[in-house]
Amino acid sequence: MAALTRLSKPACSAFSSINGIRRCLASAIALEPNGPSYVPPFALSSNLPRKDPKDRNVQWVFLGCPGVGKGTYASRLCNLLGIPHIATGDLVREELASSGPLSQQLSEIVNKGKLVSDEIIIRLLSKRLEAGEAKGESGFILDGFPRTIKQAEILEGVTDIDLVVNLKLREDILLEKCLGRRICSQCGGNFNVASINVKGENGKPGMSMAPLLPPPHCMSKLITRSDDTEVVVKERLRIYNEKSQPVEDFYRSRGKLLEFDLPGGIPESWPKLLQVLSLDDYEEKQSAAA
Ligand SMILES: Nc1ncnc2c1ncn2[C@@H]1O[C@H](COP(=O)(O)OP(=O)(O)O)[C@@H](O)[C@H]1O
Repeated sequence: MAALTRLSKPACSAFSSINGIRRCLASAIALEPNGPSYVPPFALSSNLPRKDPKDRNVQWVFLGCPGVGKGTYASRLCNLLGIPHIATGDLVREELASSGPLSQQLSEIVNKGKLVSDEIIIRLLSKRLEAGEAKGESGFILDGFPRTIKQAEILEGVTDIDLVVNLKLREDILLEKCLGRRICSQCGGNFNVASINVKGENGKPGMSMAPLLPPPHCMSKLITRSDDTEVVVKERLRIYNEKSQPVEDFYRSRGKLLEFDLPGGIPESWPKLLQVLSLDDYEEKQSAAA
């Protein structure tokens, strides 16, 4: 078994660039001799300076339970800020669809609602960062990573994450939202057919969310993710509470966590999120410049 090694920050003081992060992530994995060829061996002695956050694009993380809308809000923010949205769930699904060597192993894990090993997920992320670097990408929002304390420690060792946004919703709504998720098999668009209408309870307010319906030409091409069944979603929620909730505490104790209780669907939540991120002005300026 490949073992993960903890990187020390001074050893990786190079991590202002995507390339630096990618190389250090790669080197965080002690590879077996026959490990995947795309993870290069890397000398940790690189000495590029760490960039001040104001001189580079943002490096943010989105946390939250399955179904909370991490992908939706992270991808909207990435469009607004002109940075890549890197979702490890998408990387896993791409690998699954590729019928490559990992595909069978991944499908068994994902379809049971379990987490892929830290080694595999870091290899996939490292490969994605390498491809982004070749295209000149800088900054990112990571969605679905880190999901374990080990992943968080490795990421913290190789780069400065500026902000971690923790999206929150009631668990009964999360289940409904996951079961309502649909993807257009042709254009890849994400939709949701669930119409949420829950009453307030125990002092918590009720909540309504309109479905996010596809345009008519996507309607007949909708598919459901194989891991969005009730049994698997419940297992994913259980695993989130066990393995990923400690990641919230990890960032909370470092003063990086921004808690965001979604007040409703996209029309209510998006403006509020921009406001708490002090980006409401930014969106107006962007639209005016367009
Ligand atoms: N950081 C990660 N660590 C381990 N497994 C991951 C990670 N990111 C994604 N996965 C795997 O991919 C699946 C789908 O991820 P994602 O699309 O983020 O789902 P979710 O809707 O549960 O947030 C997860 O259930 C898990 O098996």
